[in-house]
Amino acid sequence: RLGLSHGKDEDFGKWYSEVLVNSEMIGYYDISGCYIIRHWAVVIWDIMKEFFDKEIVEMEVEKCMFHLFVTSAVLQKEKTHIAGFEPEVAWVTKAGKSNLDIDLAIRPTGETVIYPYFSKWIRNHHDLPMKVNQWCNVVRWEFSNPMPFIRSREFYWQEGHTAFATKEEADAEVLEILELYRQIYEEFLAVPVIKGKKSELEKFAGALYTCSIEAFIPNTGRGIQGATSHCLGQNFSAKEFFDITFQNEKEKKDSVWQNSWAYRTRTIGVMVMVHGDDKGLVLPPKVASQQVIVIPVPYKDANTQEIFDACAATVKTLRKAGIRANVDKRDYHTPGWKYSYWEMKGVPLRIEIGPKDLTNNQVRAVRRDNGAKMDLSVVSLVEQVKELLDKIQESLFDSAKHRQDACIQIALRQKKLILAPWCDEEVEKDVKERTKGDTGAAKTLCTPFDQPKMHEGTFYRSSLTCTRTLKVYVKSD
Ligand SMILES: O=C1CCCN[C@@H]1CCCn1cnc2cc(F)c(Cl)cc2c1=O
Ligand SMILES: [Mg+2]
Repeated sequence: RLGLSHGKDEDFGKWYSEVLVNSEMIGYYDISGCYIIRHWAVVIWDIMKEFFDKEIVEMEVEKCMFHLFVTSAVLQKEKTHIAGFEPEVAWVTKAGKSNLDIDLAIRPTGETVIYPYFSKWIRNHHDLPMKVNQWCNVVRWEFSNPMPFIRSREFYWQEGHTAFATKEEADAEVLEILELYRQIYEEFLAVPVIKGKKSELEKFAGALYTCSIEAFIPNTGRGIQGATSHCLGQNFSAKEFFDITFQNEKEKKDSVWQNSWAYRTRTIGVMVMVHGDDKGLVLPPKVASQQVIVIPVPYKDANTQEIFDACAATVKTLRKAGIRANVDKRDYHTPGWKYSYWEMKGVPLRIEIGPKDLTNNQVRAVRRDNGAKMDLSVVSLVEQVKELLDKIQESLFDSAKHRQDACIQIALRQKKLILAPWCDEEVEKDVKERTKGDTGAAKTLCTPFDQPKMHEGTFYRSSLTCTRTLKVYVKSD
């Protein structure tokens, strides 16, 4: 049976997992938090990887494949930075029936695996900058509720680790990589993102500062971290940590300045959540494994062979022009069934060819994003299809941007009375501090006696716990 049993706005969680299964992107496994990533999603990952890998190769980032395991001793080396992460570390303690003489952690991230070698390989400034990247899987045994792509116990990512002689070089690279992440989201996945710098509390503890791109999921009204680019400063290269030093030009010994940056398969989940609808997946053409699906629509026995030939010729022409096209000639499904099937798979453009189309030397095109139908002349088919695919890519981004902007409340200086969850004095002071100035500061007035019901699942995405009371802020101009 095709079709979803949950609407996107009716039960988002169930809708999401059903779309992933019905569009054949994910297979469920019998280990909680572990998923099978299937062809339809791997192709998306590969298209993004091809772009990103080419860009970092041009930045002279070298490739590497470090080992999966790390000893407890080495893991403990950065115990200050990984404080709080211990519960997530998965361990190998046995091989066959016998215990290992030392337990081995499965890498949750690459720092402790890679940096001992940075320390060995970097001797003087000729060895700098040293930049490596690996495409790999990592394991973090998270306990919060797992969700395919968004939060899984094993995930795939790229992790870049770089070392420079100066802070300036590191600072520059942090932003260069952040721009690539923006392109991944906005130009490939058609998902708008906000670039920014994390607060001291939200950043990675081991970083000097963390920059990130944040996406927005309209259905949950929550932000989600899309990718991170950290400047580690000299936190990891310091003597008491990994002791990564180099002899600079003045023969003085100095610690290197490091960055680390990553994006992961979570990107795919964000794209599904933002663009999907009640018919299933909606793929942005740039990352669609199939951009066009051609469906033969024979009518009774009217020139069926001619129709199949026309479909084959259409696919050939489109492929020759670099468009990823296919024909669904399965004779054990009706055209109507095929329409729903490929809509569920999220193919951006469907082309139908029936007897009438043959006579008029045209094809019927249907857009997946808005359902618009139009007849395209066979003569200039490639140009029209290319134009349509670009228009679909653009309108997916625009509609997501519009939804996101509509949810951003610039709450201050709008002569507004703001009812916000209460954090604590520190935040209260901070808000007052940051909004003081000519057009008046926002200050808390009171905790209203009649408390509005905090709707289910609302919680403050802040690092500070919030009490239930609300304070009313007022604009004072
Ligand atoms: O985000 C990135 C970019 C790519 C390389 N890594 C950094 C920081 C990763 C933070 N982080 C994140 N999660 C972790 C989980 C763990 F179990 C342990 Cl031991 C450590 C960490 C941890 O350091
Ligand atoms: Mg985590």
